[in-house]
Amino acid sequence: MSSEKSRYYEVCKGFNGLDKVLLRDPRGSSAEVYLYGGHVTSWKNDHGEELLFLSSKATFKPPKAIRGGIPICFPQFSCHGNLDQHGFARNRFWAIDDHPPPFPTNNSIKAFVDLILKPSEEEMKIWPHSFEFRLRVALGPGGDLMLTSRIRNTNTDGKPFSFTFAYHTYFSVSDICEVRVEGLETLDYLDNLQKKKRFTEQGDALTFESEVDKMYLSTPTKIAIIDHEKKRTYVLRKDGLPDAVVWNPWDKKAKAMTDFGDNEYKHMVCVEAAAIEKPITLKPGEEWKGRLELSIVSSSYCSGQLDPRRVLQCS
Ligand SMILES: O=P(O)(O)OC[C@H]1O[C@@H](O)[C@H](O)[C@@H](O)[C@@H]1O
Repeated sequence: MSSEKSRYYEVCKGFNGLDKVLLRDPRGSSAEVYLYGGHVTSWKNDHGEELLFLSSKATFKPPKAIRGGIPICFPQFSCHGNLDQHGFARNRFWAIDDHPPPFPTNNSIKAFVDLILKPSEEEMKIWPHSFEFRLRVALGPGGDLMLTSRIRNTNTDGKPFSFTFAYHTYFSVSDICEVRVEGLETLDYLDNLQKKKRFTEQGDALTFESEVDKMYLSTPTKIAIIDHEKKRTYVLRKDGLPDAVVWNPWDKKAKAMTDFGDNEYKHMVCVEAAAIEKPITLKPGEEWKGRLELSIVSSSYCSGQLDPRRVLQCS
């Protein structure tokens, strides 16, 4: 690694001796990525405030996925297939990719890491396809967190493969009852709590007063999560990821999860940029790209006074 690069990037030991990469942007923001799962576990702004939720009970013990941060769901989202829930990428060891294929250059991005996952014989038994999954995690100007996945079919038997995918992002919020999600209103969704029945979202914006597990279809490229109490708005921008899952387990499911605190559901919301309804199919040699960009805008909005267009139009 060049000394220039090492100013922004360091590999060190995390929980249970697992390797993690620390990214530091010269302007003060930072992120942590575990090689286990290719899993972003921390994203901090330039004031050192944590923006992602990570459970205090997360185990960091393979083969269990880390509870919180940004698990990668691949090659299967949830139980839409024969694999274990959310596929295997989130509980495999990824490697640092020192020579990734060219990436569009952006000179203002200093802190980034490239990871790669290739199937071992073990994965080939459960999902008989050869692939290269490259993940770039980068901190942009202004502290934005950017994840780019490039998945290539490297099958030599001429066979295509199909997959579903999600960046299962856990956002840290002050109080779930004070949170609104904007950008999904009036859209169709499949409700996981009602056997994936299709509904159309009503109302202005999504608020939370009980368990939510919905998969919104054909969503816009921009979604906002407004935390009134913190006066903070997360803006998600996505590309190649038409669907969006919104999940909060609420009290009963929280208690049933061994790696999640009983009351932690109050302080998180998952809004997951995804490709689920129409699986992605790649022929040998083809590559798919899915990109997520997370940024923060501070908002001085009070409940009831919010003009969603102002949030969604801010750049
Ligand atoms: O406990 P897991 O496997 O991490 O999944 C958590 C949740 O992930 C969400 O994406 C799903 O929509 C939920 O149905 C699921 O409960």
